[in-house]
Amino acid sequence: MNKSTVSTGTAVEKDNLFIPLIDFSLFLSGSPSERRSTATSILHGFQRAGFIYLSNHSIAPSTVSRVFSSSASFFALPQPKKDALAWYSPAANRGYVAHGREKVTQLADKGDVEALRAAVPDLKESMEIGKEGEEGKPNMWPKEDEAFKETMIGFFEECKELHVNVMRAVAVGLGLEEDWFDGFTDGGDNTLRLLHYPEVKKSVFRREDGVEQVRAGEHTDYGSITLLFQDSRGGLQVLSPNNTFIDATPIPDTIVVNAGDLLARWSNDTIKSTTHRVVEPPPTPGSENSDVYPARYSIAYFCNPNFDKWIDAIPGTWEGTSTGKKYERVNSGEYLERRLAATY
Ligand SMILES: O=C(O)CCC(=O)C(=O)O
Ligand SMILES: [Fe+2]
Repeated sequence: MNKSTVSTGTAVEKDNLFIPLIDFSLFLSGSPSERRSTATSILHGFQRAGFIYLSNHSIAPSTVSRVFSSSASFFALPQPKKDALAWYSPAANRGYVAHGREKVTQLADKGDVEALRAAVPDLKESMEIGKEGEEGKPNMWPKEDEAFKETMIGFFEECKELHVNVMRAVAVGLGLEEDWFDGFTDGGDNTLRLLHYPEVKKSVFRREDGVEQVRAGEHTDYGSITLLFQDSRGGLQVLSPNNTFIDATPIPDTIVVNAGDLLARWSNDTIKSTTHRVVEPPPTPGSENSDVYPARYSIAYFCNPNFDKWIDAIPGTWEGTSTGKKYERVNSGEYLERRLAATY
C-alpha cells in the first residue's frame, strides 16, 4: 500500500467494529460541505466505535519522529536517573512511572487493583507530562536536557491545538456552534504520556497459571479524547461489539483518536468510550524464530475538559430521550483526580 494515497476509508473492520480513517485536512481547510461531512464522519466514528484514525492532521511527521526519538533516549537513561523523576501524586499526575506501578483497570476499589497488579503486571514504563508552569505541580524534567523539555512542551502545545480542532468537529457534527467546546478545551489541562514497552521474552506471554499476560491491561481512558501515536510494532487492540479484541493496526502518519469516559458521560452516552488494551504484537514474517518480542514505543496525549469546568449533558444529546439526563453534572478536575487516585 502506498501510504500517501490512502487518506480516507476504513482503518479497521472486523466483528462489527468499524473504525474509520478520516482525512482531517478536509475539516481544517476544506470547503464548507467537506468540513460538514468530515465532522459528521468524526462524530459517527466516536458514536459507533469510540475510535477513529486521523490522516493529514496538523502535526508534522518530522515532529512526531523527533518526539519518539526523544522518548527513546529518555527511557534509555540509567534506572536511578528515571527513578529520581518519579510520579508523585494523582493531583499532579506528572513524572516517571516504573513497570508495574499503574494497573489500568475499571476496578475503582483499591484492594482489587493491588490484587490485579500482583497477578499480571503491565509490561511497560511511562513518563507523564502535564501543562507546564502549574503552581505546585512541577513537571519532572530530566536534569541538563533542555532539548527534551523544549521538544515535549512544543509537542504538548500542538496536541492541545488538535484537541481544540477535533472537538470543533464534534460540535459541528452535533449541529452546535463550532466553538461550543472552545471554552472547555482552551485551558490545556491535558497529559502527555510517553510509553515504552520493553523488549520481552515470548515465554512471558505463555503463563502456566492460565492468566492472560498483556503489555497494558484492558481499560477505557478517562477524559474527553486521547490522541494516540503508535510506532509500527502493533499490539493495540480495541474491544468490538461482539466482545472480541481486534487489532488496531498501525497506519503510518495517522493518529488513533479515541473518546474517553468523560466525553461519553458528557454526551449522555451517545459517544462511546471503548475498552482497549496492548498485547504482544501480531507475528510478522521472519520473526517466528526469535524468542523475544521487540520493544514498542507509543505516545498518548490525554485531553481533558478544563479542570475548573462543570460537565453536564451536551445540548441535543438528552432532550426528549426516554432516559433524559443519565448523569449528574461533575467537575472535570475532581472527576479525573478521582479516577487517577483509584488507578495508581
Ligand atoms: O500504547 C498504546 O498503544 C495504548 C496506551 C493506552 O491505551 C493508554 O496509555 O491509555
Ligand atoms: Fe488507553
